[in-house]
Amino acid sequence: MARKKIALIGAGNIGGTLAHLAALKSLGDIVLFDVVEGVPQGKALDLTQCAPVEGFDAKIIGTNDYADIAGADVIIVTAGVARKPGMSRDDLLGINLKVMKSVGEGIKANAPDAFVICITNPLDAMVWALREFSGLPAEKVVGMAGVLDSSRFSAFLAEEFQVSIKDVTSFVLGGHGDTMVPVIEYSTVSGIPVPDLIKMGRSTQEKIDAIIKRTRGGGGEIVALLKTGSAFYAPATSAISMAESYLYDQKRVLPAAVNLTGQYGVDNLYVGVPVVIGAGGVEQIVEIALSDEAKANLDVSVEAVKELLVACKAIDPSLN
Ligand SMILES: NC(=O)c1ccc[n+]([C@@H]2O[C@H](COP(=O)([O-])OP(=O)(O)OC[C@H]3O[C@@H](n4cnc5c(N)ncnc54)[C@H](O)[C@@H]3O)[C@@H](O)[C@H]2O)c1
Ligand SMILES: O=C(O)C[C@H](O)C(=O)O
Repeated sequence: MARKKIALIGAGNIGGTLAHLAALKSLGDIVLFDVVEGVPQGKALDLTQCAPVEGFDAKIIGTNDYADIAGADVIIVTAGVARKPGMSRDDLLGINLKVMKSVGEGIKANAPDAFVICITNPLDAMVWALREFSGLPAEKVVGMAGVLDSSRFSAFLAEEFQVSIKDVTSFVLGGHGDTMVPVIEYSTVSGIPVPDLIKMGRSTQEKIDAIIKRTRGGGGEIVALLKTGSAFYAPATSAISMAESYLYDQKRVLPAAVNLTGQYGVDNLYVGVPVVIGAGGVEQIVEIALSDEAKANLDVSVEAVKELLVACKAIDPSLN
């Protein structure tokens, strides 16, 4: 069987880490695309020289030509600009919207059958715009944020409860911004929901509230420390888990930004919710019952995403 083909649009911090992970996991041959000449080629050469040590057969090329992504099975998009301290993700909207236009057109012309995972920020608006510009079916275009936000939430919960990360599950829903919604009712240690753990005296509401706040600001915390860019290891790992679920038809239930068509009372908007990812792309959108508080928080998050789409349409009238 021929190897799968993974195209990475954007060969920066996340793009390079994605390529490394995809090679180590032998997901397929890898094409690193970037507009900057030399960078994708240099990273591809460096990664190729990992092969003798690691023993992977994947072919890795760097390119500035969209023709090289032809036939890609999975495309992961990180093209654009990352924020610096003092900026919000939304400050990136104008510049990254233009990038999504060129990326969407490149995908449409060269790899219209791919499963596309967008990472570029502000995530919910950029994945919506990418789908519009690419014209691909909505079930084949998803945004990565929920896996990362939930992973951060789980890591903080494992630390608080002093338990193995393997026994912690959590869900963060909504837009990938300060209004994201960590849902404690569906966050568990070995199946025991966090509210029950509080009742059992294993933590306090105040401590969990602080963890929720830290999760919401998780990206900003890293931006403030790095100073020159944003998180890239955990974002790359998160996107690779989504790619694997598609490539291996794992049908994992993962939080992802998908186009809602009435679910959660939301229509024609990309927002983070639990979905099943398998060989068909987004195969199911899972509607979980939410407490009144979580639903109200999700509504606030949805409104924030709607405002971003208004801004996108004002910048690029072709999106109306
Ligand atoms: N969704 C998430 O959870 C999440 C997490 C982390 C970062 N991000 C976002 O991902 C994006 C990438 O982050 P990064 O750390 O890799 O940034 P980076 O600056 O290291 O890499 C971005 C790359 O995109 C390239 N690029 C710019 N315009 C392009 C175009 N038109 N076509 C192709 N490539 C182009 C740049 O040359 C650069 O190499 C940022 O927008 C960041 O905010 C999102
Ligand atoms: O915070 C950022 O700007 C990058 C990303 O969205 C993150 O959450 O790490």
